[in-house]
Amino acid sequence: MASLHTEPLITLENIHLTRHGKRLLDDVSLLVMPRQIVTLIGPNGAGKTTLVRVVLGLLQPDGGRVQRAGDLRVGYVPQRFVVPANLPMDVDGFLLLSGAGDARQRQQVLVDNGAGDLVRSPLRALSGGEMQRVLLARAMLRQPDLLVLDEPAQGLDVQGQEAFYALIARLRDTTGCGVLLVSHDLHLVMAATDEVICLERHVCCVGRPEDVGVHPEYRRLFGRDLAGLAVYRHHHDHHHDLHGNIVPDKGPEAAAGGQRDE
Ligand SMILES: Nc1ncnc2c1ncn2[C@@H]1O[C@H](COP(=O)(O)OP(=O)(O)OP(=O)(O)O)[C@@H](O)[C@H]1O
Repeated sequence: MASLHTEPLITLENIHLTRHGKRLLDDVSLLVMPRQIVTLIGPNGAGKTTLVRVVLGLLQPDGGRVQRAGDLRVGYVPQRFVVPANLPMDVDGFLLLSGAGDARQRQQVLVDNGAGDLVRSPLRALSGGEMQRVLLARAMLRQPDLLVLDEPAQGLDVQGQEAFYALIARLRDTTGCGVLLVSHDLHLVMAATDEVICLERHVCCVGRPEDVGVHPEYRRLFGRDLAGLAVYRHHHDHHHDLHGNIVPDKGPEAAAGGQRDE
């Protein structure tokens, strides 16, 4: 069933989060609309999973505002799912555990996710790529308005990752859900992504993938750039020194607390 929402599915404004004296999120804002694919990208320890946990309502921020659309249904695909060694369960039993859908719906959602032939496969026997499709099917069984995926294609080979991201885009097209995706690799998600947010505890840059891919902050964090246009949006009141430290800008816009486009 297609999502009926037209308003933002989730809005995060100026989120601050500190744990054990460590600032994990610093003034982070994001918004996901229906049918929009937003990709969070950033180096290890940048706070991507922390932000996802705020989106899922598992972590309460210390400051800022979280607003969810009414009756928002969220589907979640984790980085990976470790199957207990002696779990005598097939894929259909695993989907049954999620508590949604009858047998016909469970079969259909597997077909929709390119895993139609796995319904009777033992969970233990699945390859990494098959397991991720089953996890995606489990999330889609909830008919989510918002699909949240935390590095869902980690461990897949390049072709497997491309196919997986294409599948996510197809699910977005057919169901109208919004998607929040965590990824390490902008190259692979590029074709499927509407907006990229580059995170390093704070938002370093935000925009379309071809713009973020040539942004100096992206290149600093990832050491490379994407071929494409050199037009980017950079909502910053600071820059980073050669060691990556944050240095406040001293221009009139920064002094006035404004944002600037570079
Ligand atoms: N409860 C906590 N208390 C203190 N530090 C924490 C806590 N939870 C996470 N961290 C730290 O916050 C930082 C961000 O972690 P997070 O898992 O959000 O990063 P990430 O961007 O998802 O990284 P990765 O790409 O490696 O998965 C890490 O340095 C982590 O050790």
